[in-house]
Amino acid sequence: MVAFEAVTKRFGRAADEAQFTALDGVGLSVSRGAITGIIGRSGAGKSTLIRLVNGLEKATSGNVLVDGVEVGGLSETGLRDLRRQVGMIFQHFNLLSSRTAFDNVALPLEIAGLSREAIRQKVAPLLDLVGLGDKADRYPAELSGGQKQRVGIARALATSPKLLLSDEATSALDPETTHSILELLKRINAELGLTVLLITHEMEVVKTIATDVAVIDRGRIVEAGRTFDVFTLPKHETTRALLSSSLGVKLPEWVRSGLQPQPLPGGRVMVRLIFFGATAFQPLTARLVSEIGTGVNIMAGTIDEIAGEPFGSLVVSYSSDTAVIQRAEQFYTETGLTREVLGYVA
Ligand SMILES: Nc1ncnc2c1ncn2[C@@H]1O[C@H](COP(=O)(O)OP(=O)(O)OP(=O)(O)O)[C@@H](O)[C@H]1O
Repeated sequence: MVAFEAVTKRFGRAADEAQFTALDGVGLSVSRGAITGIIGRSGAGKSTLIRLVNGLEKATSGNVLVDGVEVGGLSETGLRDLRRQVGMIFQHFNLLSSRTAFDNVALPLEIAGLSREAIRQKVAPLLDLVGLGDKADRYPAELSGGQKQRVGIARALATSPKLLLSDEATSALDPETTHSILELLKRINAELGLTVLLITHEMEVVKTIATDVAVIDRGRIVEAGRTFDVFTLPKHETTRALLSSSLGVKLPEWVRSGLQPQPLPGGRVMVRLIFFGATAFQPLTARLVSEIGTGVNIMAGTIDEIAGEPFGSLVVSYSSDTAVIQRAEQFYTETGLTREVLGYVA
């Protein structure tokens, strides 16, 4: 649906030494019908990336394709057509305060030249869809943050787009409202078959709704794939750092700071056990303890859900004695339990 091919974006004049590279050779493909999350820290290049999709920014080099059409090569008319097919929602909603909820949703249809009657027929069901059928005549100032975002979503859907871009759409909302907006986006994706591309700095958002994820760091995509795969076995340091606070696998600082890359004589190994699929429902921890003996310490743990799939993570430590490690490894092989050695401690 959307493809980024070796996309680089620099700000500033080419001759200028102070030119800044916001995106550096980005390659990424967004599948039709998926909810894809792009996550990264502040300044990583997320907004720039998403703004290239509807032509608000132009790539310095490389191609951005929407449904096979190169956005950078579009004329003004072409861009106007594209923006009808690509809806967008924003962190601060961007509603017109002088217009009611109804008239905000109607705006893109007025611009497209629809009759008042055609607009009414389109807007009323959209307000129902987002749960605001009874708030049509309210002004933004009379609506809560969550309700304003619902108006924003209805407005983005007014032109029946095939792609919805979400720019930190829940970042200004409390956790409960965030959850209800994410549920709404999930429903729209399922019922309307709309492809969703969202950018966020919140792992929780990606974890809740994104089927696919790309992690961006200093203008580069450092990791991408199915959310479940990337989050259960993150490969890149940035992904791990972003995940550590979200998935409850953050090690206490006194443990983390003492971790060594090699075993220490008479010391212990620190291992993260990952439970998913068949292993999520088996009493494997008890079996591990009986395999290795009572010297197993539980350091941190969580049971969670990623993109609708159960996922558990347990950080344990036990003796780094060769015989003990061999017994543990054999146990992991037999049970199919995924484990990751975090390091060694004294
Ligand atoms: N018009 C511009 N001119 C110069 N530099 C820019 C411009 N727009 C963005 N940048 C720079 O590009 C980098 C990426 O910005 P971008 O807004 O894409 O990041 P982001 O990941 O969305 O961050 P945030 O979450 O804080 O919005 C930043 O260092 C920013 O200062």
